[in-house]
Amino acid sequence: MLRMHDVVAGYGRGAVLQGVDLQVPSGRAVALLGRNGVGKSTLVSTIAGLLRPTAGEIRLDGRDIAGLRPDLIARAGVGLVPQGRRIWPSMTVAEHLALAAGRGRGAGRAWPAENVFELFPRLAERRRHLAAQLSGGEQQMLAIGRALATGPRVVLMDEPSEGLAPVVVDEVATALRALVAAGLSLLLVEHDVHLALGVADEVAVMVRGRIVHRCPAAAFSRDEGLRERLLGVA
Ligand SMILES: Nc1ncnc2c1ncn2[C@@H]1O[C@H](COP(=O)(O)OP(=O)(O)OP(=O)(O)O)[C@@H](O)[C@H]1O
Repeated sequence: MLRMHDVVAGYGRGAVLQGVDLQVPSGRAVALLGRNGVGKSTLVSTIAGLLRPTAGEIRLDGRDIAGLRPDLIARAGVGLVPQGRRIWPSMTVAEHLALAAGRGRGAGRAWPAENVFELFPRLAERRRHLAAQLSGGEQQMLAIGRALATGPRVVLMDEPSEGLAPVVVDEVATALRALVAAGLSLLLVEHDVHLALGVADEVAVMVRGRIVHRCPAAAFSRDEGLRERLLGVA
């Protein structure tokens, strides 16, 4: 279980996260939704250790990870699929996975390259290709595979559908559902509400740096008025 309590964080003056309470139960997927600029990516960066919280607690299975170095947070079992993928263009697919695995295993299940290739057969065909030669969808699959290779218990994904064709979004969604079914926990930041609701068990909605609403994904799917009020999309 990933549990945040009263977390405050930001950039220099002025906090973006204004006291965030959020839980991602083990083996569940939580979609973090909200309009542009409310602080979703800031929250992901704070959990992953790229930003230091100025107050509050972040615990993974009871262990306080708030403010640790990013590599130690990864080793504690937090995988990150960052916004924009951040893959390394001049490294091959296989090299990405080997490097991530070699950085020290996280506390979760191991994901050898062969398992990543089972999840994403298109990556298997391209294992010797440079990342720069991959399509956007393949790069996203690689970013997910790289996070898995670190052996996470929980994976944070920031906008995995960004810039992808609908058919590729469906492929990614299928893979994410398989990961959750295999016991992984997922925090999914996503503008594509259809994708988010198709993957997540629960929804958390952020408004101006706070979680203002939590509910089962199915309830959020049914409630058009709520989606319109909180996200501006029906
Ligand atoms: N590196 C940064 N330095 C200073 N301010 C930042 C930085 N990154 C984000 N911000 C500000 O923090 C606030 C929250 O941004 P954040 O990217 O977390 O929102 P978001 O909900 O992820 O938005 P989006 O959905 O557009 O990605 C915004 O006002 C943004 O301008």
